Amino acid sequence: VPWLEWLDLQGYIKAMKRTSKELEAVLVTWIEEHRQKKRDETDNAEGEQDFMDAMLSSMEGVDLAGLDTDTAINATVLNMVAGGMDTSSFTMTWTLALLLNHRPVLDKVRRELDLHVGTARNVEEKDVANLVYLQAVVKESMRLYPVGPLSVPHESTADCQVGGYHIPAGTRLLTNLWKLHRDPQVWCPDPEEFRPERFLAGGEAEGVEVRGQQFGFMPFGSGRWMCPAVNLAQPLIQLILARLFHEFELGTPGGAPVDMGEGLGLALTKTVPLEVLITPRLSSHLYHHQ
Ligand code: HEM
Repeated sequence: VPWLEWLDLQGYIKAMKRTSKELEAVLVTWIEEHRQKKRDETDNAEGEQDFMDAMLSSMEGVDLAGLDTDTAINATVLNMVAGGMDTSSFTMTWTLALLLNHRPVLDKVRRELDLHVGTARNVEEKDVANLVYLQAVVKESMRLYPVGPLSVPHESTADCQVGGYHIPAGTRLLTNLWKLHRDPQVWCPDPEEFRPERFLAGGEAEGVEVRGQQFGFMPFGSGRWMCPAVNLAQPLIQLILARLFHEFELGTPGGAPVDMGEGLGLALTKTVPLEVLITPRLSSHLYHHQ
């Protein structure tokens, strides 16, 4: 009941304000810690630089037309954390869940890892380019479980026709990525099936990339407003998963299949949390990462 909104009967507005205050407190602490570190480092050698350090340096002396610099830095950092955390972790969770339910695919991922990396060292960033099967697995997982199933709202800038409908300029549009990714006209013959091979040479989706060039597959959106972090997220997720599959045997409690129920919301969550049993599969000295 919109005109009763101000009463906040369900307490949502109050909860949002509380969360916002808590977040701000964390961000203010971060920025202070980084400033302090910078002051300490002036005499010593420069330590490792992170995103906030880069923001602080690039904002130095910049005039933001009256906007407070700290507010701008905090908002940008918050945007990165909010945009990057659930998206990446949910994608990895869905991929892991899929592989636990598709053991032959997991075995094939392992064989590729053992072939290109062996078992005497850890996977490194440079290895990922050789892991074409794993790359296909991650794509196939993002096809079936795009973490932003409805992308984010966009507004049409001009009148247009979509699927026979007239869309006037200024219409708010949601693109149903989840449905596009399972469209039987595009993903023929088995749109619902988890089959990474379709992205490999000779498969029907050979050469289909995540950059939104083919409108049947756009887990990161498409066009100039697509996810700005696609170049970071894709290789990072591949590397983390490669390490996980390479270094650990994976199982589920009692060997039960993973429940693949999907929650409703802006981000595609699992309705039942994923429980995984892990045991090391390499020799013990390979687990002392820096
Ligand atoms: C699997 C990982 C990820 C997926 C699937 C994903 C997907 C998306 C999608 C679908 C959008 C909306 C694009 C549109 O407007 O059409 C988006 C926007 C965005 N993403 Fe990602 N993302 C991922 C990881 C990340 C990471 C790691 C970061 C940051 C480090 C990030 C930062 C952002 C930001 C800031 C926006 C909003 C851009 C704007 O101002 O319009 N994303 N992402």
